[in-house]
Amino acid sequence: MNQCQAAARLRVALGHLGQPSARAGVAYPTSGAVSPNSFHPPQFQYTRDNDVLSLEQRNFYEENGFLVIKNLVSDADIQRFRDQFERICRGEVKLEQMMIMRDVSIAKSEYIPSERMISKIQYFEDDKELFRYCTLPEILKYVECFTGPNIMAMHTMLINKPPDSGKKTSRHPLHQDEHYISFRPSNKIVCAWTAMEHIDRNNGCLCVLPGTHKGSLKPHDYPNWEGGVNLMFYGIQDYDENSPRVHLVMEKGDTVFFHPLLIHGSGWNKTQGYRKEVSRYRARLVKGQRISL
Ligand SMILES: CCCCCCCCCC(=O)SCCNC(=O)CCNC(=O)[C@H](O)C(C)(C)COP(=O)(O)OP(=O)(O)OC[C@H]1O[C@@H](n2cnc3c(N)ncnc32)[C@H](O)[C@@H]1OP(=O)(O)O
Ligand SMILES: Nc1ncnc2c1ncn2[C@@H]1O[C@H](COP(=O)(O)OP(=O)(O)OP(=O)(O)O)[C@@H](O)[C@H]1O
Ligand SMILES: O=C(O)CCC(=O)C(=O)O
Ligand SMILES: [Fe+2]
Ligand SMILES: [Mg+2]
Repeated sequence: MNQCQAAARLRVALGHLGQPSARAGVAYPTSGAVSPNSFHPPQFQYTRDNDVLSLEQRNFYEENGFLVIKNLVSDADIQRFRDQFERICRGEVKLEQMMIMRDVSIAKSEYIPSERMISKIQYFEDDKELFRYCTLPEILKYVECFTGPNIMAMHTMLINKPPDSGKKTSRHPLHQDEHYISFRPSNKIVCAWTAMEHIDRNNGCLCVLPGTHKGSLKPHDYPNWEGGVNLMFYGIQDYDENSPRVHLVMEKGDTVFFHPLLIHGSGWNKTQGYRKEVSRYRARLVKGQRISL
């Protein structure tokens, strides 16, 4: 697949859904006279009413735009995702729709099937083993807290962050996921991101700017990084170095749910290991696949 085809595929996959059809949040009063003094904004804008989240968790997401649930995905399931990833790396599994990405630092080197060559797999909806991630009841249970029922998976990916070559190209610039998608409404979309092993600042953990989900979509462009930037990895331009950042240290199976406007990225992998995470799971549809709860 050449670059243009890959880029076109990304656009098609992200662009085929319709425009907003539903409103998020708790309903405003719709009838009767409402005096300015009796009007209250909805208490919850970013989470739905059900009994899965505690009030504290709900308030945390409303305020910060992300929520970490510890130990959500079992070791056995993660082992299955890992085994399948390895089969894909060995070239034993090939799927038409799946897109494989290499880090820019090795993009021009000879292709030898191995985990060294694959930094990201996108669109694994046709892979039964990997797509199991999107159907795990424990994941769906939480996704529904943000999206409501009638859930659909979008833009699935498995990231295998490579050891950095020294040029810091393994960083993922700070961005908002909404830059990459054309469907809305924002408050009914969530990302689930599950650590497939211990992830901290050494191997390039997720870094978030809490509360930024309350802002709007910012202009994105390539960052001005000396060591190079991966194709199509855009970042926000007005990044304030002093804004408080939170580094999410996660154990295997821990899962973070975050809002598509939350500014986030990931640091460089200073270790020699390949840092793995499986993610994506948004409430929406990919190629007609609908997940029932
Ligand atoms: C509910 C849903 C919400 C969804 C939210 C989405 C959030 C998304 C968050 C993100 O992940 S942000 C990042 C999004 N961007 C991507 O995921 C990039 C995806 N990758 C690709 O599209 C392809 O891997 C890419 C176009 C970069 C290359 O694919 P190809 O199969 O064409 O690669 P190939 O090996 O044939 O190389 C073609 C050319 O590209 C170059 N290349 C390959 N990988 C590269 C790379 N990583 N960086 C720079 N150049 C690269 C390669 O050297 C070569 O250059 P030349 O034409 O000069 O020979
Ligand atoms: N100079 C920079 N400009 C813009 N974004 C940056 C810059 N440095 C890091 N980032 C981004 O900020 C986020 C957090 O980076 P973080 O500081 O954790 O890692 P790092 O700079 O890669 O490594 P280190 O732990 O050595 O600081 C990541 O998304 C990273 O891509
Ligand atoms: O894990 C990373 O490196 C960043 C992933 C990311 O930006 C995302 O999942 O939206
Ligand atoms: Fe992202
Ligand atoms: Mg830094």
